Amino acid sequence: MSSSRDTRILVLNSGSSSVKYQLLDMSDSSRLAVGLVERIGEETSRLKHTHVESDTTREWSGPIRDHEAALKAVAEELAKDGLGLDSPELAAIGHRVVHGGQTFTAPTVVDDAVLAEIERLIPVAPLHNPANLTGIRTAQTLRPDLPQVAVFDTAFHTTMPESAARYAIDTATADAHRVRRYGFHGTSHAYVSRATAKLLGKAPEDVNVIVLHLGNGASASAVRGGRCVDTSMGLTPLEGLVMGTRSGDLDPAVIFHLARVGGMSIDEIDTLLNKKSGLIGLCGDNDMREIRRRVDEGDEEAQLAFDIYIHRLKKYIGAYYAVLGRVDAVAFTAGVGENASPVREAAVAGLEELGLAVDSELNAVRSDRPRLISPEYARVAVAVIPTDEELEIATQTYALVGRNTHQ
Ligand SMILES: Nc1ncnc2c1ncn2[C@@H]1O[C@H](COP(=O)(O)OP(=O)(O)O)[C@@H](O)[C@H]1O
Ligand SMILES: CC(=O)OP(=O)(O)O
Ligand SMILES: [Mg+2]
Repeated sequence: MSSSRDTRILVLNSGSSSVKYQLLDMSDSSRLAVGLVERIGEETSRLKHTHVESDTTREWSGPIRDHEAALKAVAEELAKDGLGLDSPELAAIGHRVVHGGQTFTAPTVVDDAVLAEIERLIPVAPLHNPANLTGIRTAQTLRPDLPQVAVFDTAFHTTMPESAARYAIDTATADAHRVRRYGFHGTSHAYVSRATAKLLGKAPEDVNVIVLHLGNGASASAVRGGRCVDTSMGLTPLEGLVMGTRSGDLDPAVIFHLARVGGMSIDEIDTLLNKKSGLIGLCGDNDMREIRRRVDEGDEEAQLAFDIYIHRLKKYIGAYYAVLGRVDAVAFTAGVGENASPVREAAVAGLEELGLAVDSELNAVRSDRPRLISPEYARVAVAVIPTDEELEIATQTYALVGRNTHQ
């Protein structure tokens, strides 16, 4: 493993209640340490840290108050392995930032103006941007001399045509409040669409891919020749697919109805749609493993939640098929997409006329490698592509700062 000077990048992926992190050596893109802090703000927060070279994992549980405390705990774990943030080999810290609006179309070195813009966008990413900001500010206090690079979920989607990005509402009102479709999970959609082309042995410019990023948050995208032409999330990460706790698409009049007839406040409806809807709202569970277990036991509530999830997914596959005209591959990724074979099978079932099919033996294989699950005869490839947002963030961060430090 190489350890030449300043080739290391620390990546922080701060979610609403978690921080995923990786320390990578970009001379060979190898991982030095990986970890996760979960349930931040609860009494039973959990930290899991792995030092790759020695293959040792430490786990710790107890209260971690907020994202600042979480990041400090991560810094301590890294220091125990001789990989502390004071290391001269660290070239930069790369941060996932969920909402970059229309301002940020590429990775950006953070300064005060960038921080102010990320803060201004909090109302359109209330679950995510505050955590991303705390991550950046804490990293700045730990290493004020290092470049902090923001890599935006929205950046990959800025190529969407206006016909896909605009809502059909009054243009002046939309422009005044910057109401348009931005899309999210872009780092994953970019990485997975490229990895799909690679699996097919083709250049990204030559393939059209439908990417289905199915994690706790979930989104679909239509990628033509390496550029995003449509995606299911909109102004905020609420639109589109059924998610763990978010409703995805609904008639906007549901909101007026709940306010006028149901007597709910806007904040209550916001919480309802973002945190108490989707799978958890439909059946009380947001983890697909638990839902499948219940379905296998004949639980009707879990079965209906699963069916609604699949129905929505199938509608987006059909919609993006029509948007793209020609589809070379459908790629499943993220926690559900990579692991839940029944979701993949059900989403593609009945789409043989579109050239889509899943081979049940290939679909049952468990692996952390990119793979095809469609039968040989199928016209459209169906693939499972493990996403790697952290590697993609590290690559983009290193490309930006490496240019300055390695001339
Ligand atoms: N073996 C599995 N089978 C089915 N679903 C799984 C499995 N492992 C993880 N998941 C699903 O993946 C989700 C988390 O996905 P992930 O991409 O890590 O989400 P996020 O980044 O939004 O936290 C879990 O909520 C769970 O539903
Ligand atoms: C944007 C978004 O939904 O992110 P996550 O899936 O990490 O919640
Ligand atoms: Mg995720």
